[in-house]
Amino acid sequence: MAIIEVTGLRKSYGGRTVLDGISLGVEAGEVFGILGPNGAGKTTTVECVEGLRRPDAGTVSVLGLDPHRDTRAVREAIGVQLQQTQLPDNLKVWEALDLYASFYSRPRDWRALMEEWGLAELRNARFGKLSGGQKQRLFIALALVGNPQVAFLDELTTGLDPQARRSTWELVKRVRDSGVTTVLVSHYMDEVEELCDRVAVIDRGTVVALDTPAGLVDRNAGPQRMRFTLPRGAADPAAIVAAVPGVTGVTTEPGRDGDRVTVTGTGDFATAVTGALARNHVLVTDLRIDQRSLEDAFIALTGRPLDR
Ligand SMILES: Nc1ncnc2c1ncn2[C@@H]1O[C@H](COP(=O)(O)OP(=O)(O)OP(=O)(O)O)[C@@H](O)[C@H]1O
Repeated sequence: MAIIEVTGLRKSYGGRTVLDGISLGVEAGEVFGILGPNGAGKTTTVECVEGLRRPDAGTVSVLGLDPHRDTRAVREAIGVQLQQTQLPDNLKVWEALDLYASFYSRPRDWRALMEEWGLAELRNARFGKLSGGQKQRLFIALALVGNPQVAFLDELTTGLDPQARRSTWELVKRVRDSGVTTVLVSHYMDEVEELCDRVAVIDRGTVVALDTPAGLVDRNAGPQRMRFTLPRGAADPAAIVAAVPGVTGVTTEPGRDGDRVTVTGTGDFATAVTGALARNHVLVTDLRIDQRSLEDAFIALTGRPLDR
């Protein structure tokens, strides 16, 4: 069931188009990623869904509600991660939870939430004294304190060190496992690959692809490749390799230590090629399978790397 439906969202600022017809749907229970470079329109999209910005055109439905008409009901049903600057440094952890719980009509017991998210020993710590990872833990707890059906997490791990990023990923998995649908805005490929069930790739205000991370790689990152070297004097196995199901191309060119063979294909062709070579007693060296990544898919979709 789609929990969020966005159709033809448009938004301009001062004549500059920022959202150019965004459409996407988020299914109940999934972690839905919104991936794109800085300025692509990710936050604007999410804030239109949250009811914080009004689109110039298009429709948004959250649990069947219109975030602008049914503002109160939508606010009750969603949890939004705050940005760093939105909490005063001298606020204590328990005070923040107590305050945010008071915004909702059916909040969760924030004391239980504090235990659950490992914040109990920090209850009297002031926000400004928390580490980056602890702040993110508090932000996630605050996003959940209203007992939402959907949580929005925007650039959750930006600025965290690698270890804190990984611990934060575990927290996102816990949110998902608790049954809360999660919309995760990110410009990190590895994060999206690790956490998201499906991803909308946004570039210059449009959705250029929407798929599972594996599907994005499969359909956009170009053919899979395996390469190996034949010992000098060995017969060319091109005919054997070309007959393997899934193989789409075989090229052979001379290399320093013998002929270099490159095989392209789809699915599990590499295992089948290895098996066919072994059955035909063809010995090869230097066998490599090129891993295609979400980065390759992103470049193919947008014409440039994510960090440019
Ligand atoms: N209130 C505003 N007034 C004018 N321009 C805006 C406003 N809000 C956003 N923009 C512009 O719209 C574009 C998209 O911004 P948005 O924050 O949605 O991008 P983003 O993909 O979330 O990027 P980032 O990762 O940098 O947050 C940017 O060029 C931004 O400068």
